[in-house]
Amino acid sequence: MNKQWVLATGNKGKVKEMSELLNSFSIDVLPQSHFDVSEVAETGTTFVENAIIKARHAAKVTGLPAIADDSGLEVDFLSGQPGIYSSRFAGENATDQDNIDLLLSRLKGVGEAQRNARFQCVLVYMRHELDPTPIICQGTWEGTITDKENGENGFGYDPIFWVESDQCSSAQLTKQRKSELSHRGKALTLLVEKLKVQLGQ
Ligand SMILES: O=P(O)(O)OP(=O)(O)OP(=O)(O)OC[C@H]1O[C@@H](n2cnc3c(O)ncnc32)[C@H](O)[C@@H]1O
Ligand SMILES: [Mg+2]
Repeated sequence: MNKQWVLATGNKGKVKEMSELLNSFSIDVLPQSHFDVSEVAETGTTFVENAIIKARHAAKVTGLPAIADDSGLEVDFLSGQPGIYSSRFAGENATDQDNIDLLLSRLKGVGEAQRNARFQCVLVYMRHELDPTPIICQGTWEGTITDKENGENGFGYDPIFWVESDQCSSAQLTKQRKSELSHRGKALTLLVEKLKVQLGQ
């Protein structure tokens, strides 16, 4: 049987974006739902802390190595909000749509030149729950916030994140193109390189 790792996220969009690259190792990287890992409170004040909290929790529950993603959207006009609170911007049980609606309302009337934003992604790999040297990789993606939603792909804030290079929203990119450009794609490429070294591949 192949070795198993746990992907410490409850977000199906992240699982889709991360599975392919991670499964290029001879290891089965399975989402935490496969092991009945519950959600854990994200009590950190940085993406790094929250990613460690999630990876540690999943490693503890499963006894397996774990990879976690903590990510979010920083909007300059809002002094970096929603940041680490991106998934709960409109409240603890907010849907992606609730968060988009709130963000658009906060930016109502704000001109294009002031709508700069970036996605941040921190990935953490822990060999076990007490791993004192987790691997930490980061990626960012610059864009602007539109005033209307466009596209059906992706998740979260993708329909309102304008990608200048491709003249479309992030939700109008294919999965492959989003991975080439995105915060998560960049962090994942770095992580895979480091894991290859660690695994001697
Ligand atoms: O904590 P887990 O279980 O991984 O799932 P989550 O959705 O709660 O994930 P985060 O706590 O890291 O919150 C990140 C939020 O930032 C947003 N986000 C992150 N990456 C994104 C992307 O590629 N496209 C659109 N929105 C994204 C989206 O709203 C996410 O819910
Ligand atoms: Mg979360």
